[in-house]
Amino acid sequence: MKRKFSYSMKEMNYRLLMMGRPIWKYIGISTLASTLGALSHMGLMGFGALWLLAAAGFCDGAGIYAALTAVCAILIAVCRYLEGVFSHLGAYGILAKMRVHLFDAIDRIAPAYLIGRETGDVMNIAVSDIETLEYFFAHTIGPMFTVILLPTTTVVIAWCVNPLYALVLIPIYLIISVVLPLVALKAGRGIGMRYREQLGDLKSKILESVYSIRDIQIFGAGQRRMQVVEQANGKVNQAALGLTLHRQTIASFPNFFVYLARILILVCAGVLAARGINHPVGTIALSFAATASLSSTFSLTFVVTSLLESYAAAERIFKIEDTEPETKEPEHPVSCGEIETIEFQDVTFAYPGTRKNILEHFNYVIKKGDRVGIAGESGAGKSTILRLLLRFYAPTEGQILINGIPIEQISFTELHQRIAFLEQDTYLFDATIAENIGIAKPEAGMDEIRTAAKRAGIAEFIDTLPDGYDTDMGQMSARLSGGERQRIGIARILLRNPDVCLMDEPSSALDALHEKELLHTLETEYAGKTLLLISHRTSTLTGCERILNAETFR
Ligand SMILES: Nc1ncnc2c1ncn2[C@@H]1O[C@H](COP(=O)(O)OP(=O)(O)OP(=O)(O)O)[C@@H](O)[C@H]1O
Repeated sequence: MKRKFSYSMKEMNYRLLMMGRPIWKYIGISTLASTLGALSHMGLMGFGALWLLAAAGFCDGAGIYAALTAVCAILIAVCRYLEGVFSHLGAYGILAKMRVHLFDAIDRIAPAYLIGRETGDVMNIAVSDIETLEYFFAHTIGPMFTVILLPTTTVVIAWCVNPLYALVLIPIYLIISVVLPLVALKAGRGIGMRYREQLGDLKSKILESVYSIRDIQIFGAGQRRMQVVEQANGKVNQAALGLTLHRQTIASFPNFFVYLARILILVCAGVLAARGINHPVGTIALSFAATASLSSTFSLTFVVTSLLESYAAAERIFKIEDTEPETKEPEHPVSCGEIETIEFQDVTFAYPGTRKNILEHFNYVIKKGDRVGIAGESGAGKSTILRLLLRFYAPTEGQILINGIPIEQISFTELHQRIAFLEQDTYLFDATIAENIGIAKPEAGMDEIRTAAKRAGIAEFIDTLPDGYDTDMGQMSARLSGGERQRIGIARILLRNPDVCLMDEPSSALDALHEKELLHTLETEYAGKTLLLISHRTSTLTGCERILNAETFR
């Protein structure tokens, strides 16, 4: 089946080059060094041959040719060094920018984009695919120029020796430097893409296995998991084999033409000699120079195979960057002020790409201070209500009003300032406990953080740790109980002090005692505030004066 690509090669080249604008000067210097280095390589071979011929008495100027050969040798070393330094300086600089750019893009389209996607694959795009682009910026542009300059120079020299040589070399250069690379790129794009995709899949399977190692061990699923990883591994190997076969095929063709060129030069020399036209010196020098230029041009095939992976990586990155967010920041945001009312007005909603309505003409009003428990069967749409309120998605029909203002007119910043969200499990960053709580309010001082921790009932636990609030969560995170993590989440909310708090199964990881403590904290520390709480447990919903049953969603 013919593979469809989202971007043409022209579009990708243009876009990558435009992205590389800040490093054009580095690319320029490295390209200059690369071209000069390749020319010097040609010069070394050509002048070297002339030096030998002069030393053997076939021509004059042995001293000059020796000096030129030495200059070329020095230039090769200097140019290679400069090319390597500047191309990598530029490439690593632009990769760093691209990482930030991609994170911005993910931030813009998340969380809707991330719901239902394999985190491992997104991580792989953000880390590994971006690294693959290093090849495009560091090793592509220089060889492209070499491919234009070297054949032109060789053809000019050949023409000066005798036009017949030039006429023989031109088609060979066209085949090696234009036709073969283009055919190889076109034929290999699918192979490169398949390899990147399979590699991404394998990496995310490995990552997933590491994350879920506890469940794998508990359920004795190690063997099955190994099979899944092995299967993914097999697919990567198959894709890699395709890439290798493609690389070897396109590497052998130019080889053939390089030898053909050398033979044709000898044939031309023979034909010319038969007609009494002899250029022994020119012919030998040309033969050496042409071999050098052809081998530089020949390296283009390796550039092409590596480019296949770069294009595949770029396509995966561009797709993320070009994904339209489900909801957008309003152009002219309206401030809603403290949240007094939330109103679902005739709301109908189906997830993008699906036909099942999760909500159908749903009407509901929540007032300041209401404590609403959301109950109902699994999959009925309880979490969906919260996602709509957080504007992860927009209603398909109808609208959600906050203080009478359509929710899409309120900026994300204000919305997230006024509505907080606590999920089943609280994610802890690789930072200190203080920083983990302080994420809710970056300007908060230590006193505020301590107070929030105290109100959330986690202060005593923190005080038992040798490093207290400076304890690094990177090492500690897994050792914290579900209840302790949840309390850090609550401390974040209390620190932020939002008007409305949304909680999705906050007690699912807690035992009866800790659930009671959580409810007590909410009652005393979050009194008078609006609360929407999803739970399957009736005990968790006891403090809610209103119960919204998911059966009423449709
Ligand atoms: N991103 C999505 N794309 C498509 N369908 C989705 C998406 N997220 C959820 N769904 C589907 O929407 C329905 C409602 O999901 P939701 O998570 O709101 O249910 P829930 O009542 O909170 O379930 P639970 O109690 O099990 O958490 C389910 O059938 C679910 O499979």
